[in-house]
Amino acid sequence: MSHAWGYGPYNGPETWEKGFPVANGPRQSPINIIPNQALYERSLKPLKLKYDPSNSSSILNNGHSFQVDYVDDENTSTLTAGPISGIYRLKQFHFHWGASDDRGSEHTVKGFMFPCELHLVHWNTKYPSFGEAASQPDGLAVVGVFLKIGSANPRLQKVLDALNAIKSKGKQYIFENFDPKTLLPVSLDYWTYDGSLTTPPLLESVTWIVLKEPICVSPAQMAQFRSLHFNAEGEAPCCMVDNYRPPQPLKGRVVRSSFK
Ligand SMILES: NS(=O)(=O)c1c(F)c(F)c(S(=O)(=O)CCO)c(N[C@H](c2ccccc2)[C@@H](O)c2ccccc2)c1F
Ligand SMILES: [Zn+2]
Repeated sequence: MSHAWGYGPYNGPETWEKGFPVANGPRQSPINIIPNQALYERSLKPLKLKYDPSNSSSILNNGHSFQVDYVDDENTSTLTAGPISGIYRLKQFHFHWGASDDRGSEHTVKGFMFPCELHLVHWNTKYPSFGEAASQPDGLAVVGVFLKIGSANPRLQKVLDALNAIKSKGKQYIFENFDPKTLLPVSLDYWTYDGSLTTPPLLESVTWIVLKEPICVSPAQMAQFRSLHFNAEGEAPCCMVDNYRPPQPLKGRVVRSSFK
């Protein structure tokens, strides 16, 4: 069976279990975060994010989202401390968003859905490669940042201005000297839990680190996300929207918080 998974009525999240049985596994993502049920842990360290803008290489429409890829041959763009041990390297970041401002994020907070969510994907350098790490229970660490509707975000605009060049699936464009740190909120307070990729192959290899403080995005900027297409050039145009998986069962997992 071709793994042409997607977010439509015939290939969306409810169908993924056919090709990827782990979809019903014990540590699936995303989840609904209930702040007053999270366990504050004094031992959780502050996140240490050290990014080198010269590691950014390109921006790609992969038919599910768009991603900004980073050169990850050295420990120059890394995530350390926080809930993890060792050094994790930044591989790429991407977003999830809705067709309207009332939906789009993957994680929810007390059932509230944000219009967009940023994911920065890092892999554990104790493994020889990203691909190897992706299949290990402690292989990946993804930092999630919520976007809420507000004033236009000038730091986000540099990413959005590149979208005109990658409208269709498979289109890629040079995207250099971008510092993802500029997309982070002031506070790095976070919730953390053991989860999975939120797209096939849904591997249960992700330590999720979801920041409490959202960043801003304007309605006009949200429209720029929605100008992308799921389809390749020449195919019937299909706006890239609602590319999010809904929250999955907690199955006994505990969400910990780095803040009171
Ligand atoms: N929300 S999430 O963080 O789980 C997630 C996504 F939701 C997501 F849409 C992507 S994606 O690459 O944009 C399209 C699907 O591959 C990736 N991309 C993965 C990837 C990350 C880095 C480098 C290549 C690919 C994902 O495609 C992946 C991870 C591990 C093994 C195979 C594929 C991803 F990790
Ligand atoms: Zn994601």
